[in-house]
Amino acid sequence: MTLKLGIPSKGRLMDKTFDWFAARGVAMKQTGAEREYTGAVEGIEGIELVLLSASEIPRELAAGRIHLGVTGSDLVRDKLVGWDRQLGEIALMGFGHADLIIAVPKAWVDVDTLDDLDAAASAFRARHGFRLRIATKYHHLVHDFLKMHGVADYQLVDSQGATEGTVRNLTAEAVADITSTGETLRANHLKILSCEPVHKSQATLFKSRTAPWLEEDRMILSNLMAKLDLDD
Ligand SMILES: Nc1ncnc2c1ncn2[C@@H]1O[C@H](COP(=O)(O)OP(=O)(O)OP(=O)(O)O)[C@@H](O)[C@H]1O
Ligand SMILES: O=P(O)(O)OC[C@H]1O[C@H](OP(=O)(O)OP(=O)(O)O)[C@H](O)[C@@H]1O
Repeated sequence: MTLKLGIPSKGRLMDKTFDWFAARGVAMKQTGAEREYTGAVEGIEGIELVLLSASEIPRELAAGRIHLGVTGSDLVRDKLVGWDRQLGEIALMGFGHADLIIAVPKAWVDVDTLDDLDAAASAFRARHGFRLRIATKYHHLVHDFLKMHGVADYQLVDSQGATEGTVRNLTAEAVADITSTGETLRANHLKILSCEPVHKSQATLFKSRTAPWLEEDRMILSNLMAKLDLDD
């Protein structure tokens, strides 16, 4: 077994990844107990399944420790600066859709656009003596997006979960987070700024450009691509 394929070990992307491959004639199964992170691929020779956290797959691909990997396009773009030099996109998989957005309290009736946010941020700093706080785990994507749109007087504060709660808990004034149904934002009295999303994410099959692609690995990849009806 030589070609290593990293797939999410749990969470919302795992089952749909198994279904996506199965629908294309590549059956994957978790071997061992439910919490044992081992897996096998049937229907094609030479592939080793590596079950990993979705958020660690970008790093493993960039380090060349896995040849292929499935994860959210948001995680790759945020965790790898210059991601497309290190990874190639093989297929958008059509699930795991979510938008990375910026949201502010619904009660901020004068703040609807990025320009409004910029004005509110300057006013906030003048009034409070510190910069308006935006809670997020997507530091690179949000920083680049706000820079591109000329929003300056803010600071990012790290939130690795329950991000929408930071406003109520008074540890941030705004949030930048992933949303799909919008329920969590509504429940926390937040509204999305009316601008394009920072990123529209979906589960994606990536290829590492840095992994050791031996002749044998390339053969296995071509067999897999033929089976999946994809180009590499
Ligand atoms: N509410 C949502 N609806 C759809 N997709 C989402 C939602 N929240 C996050 N995602 C997507 O799911 C992916 C992350 O999956 P998940 O939340 O299962 O992993 P994780 O939190 O990184 O897992 P782990 O705890 O193993 O690191 C991201 O690409 C993200 O865009
Ligand atoms: O638009 P919605 O359908 O309401 O989904 C959005 C929520 O889903 C994700 O959180 P997750 O469930 O991964 O939990 P977390 O807060 O621990 O990250 C995301 O961070 C939002 O909080």
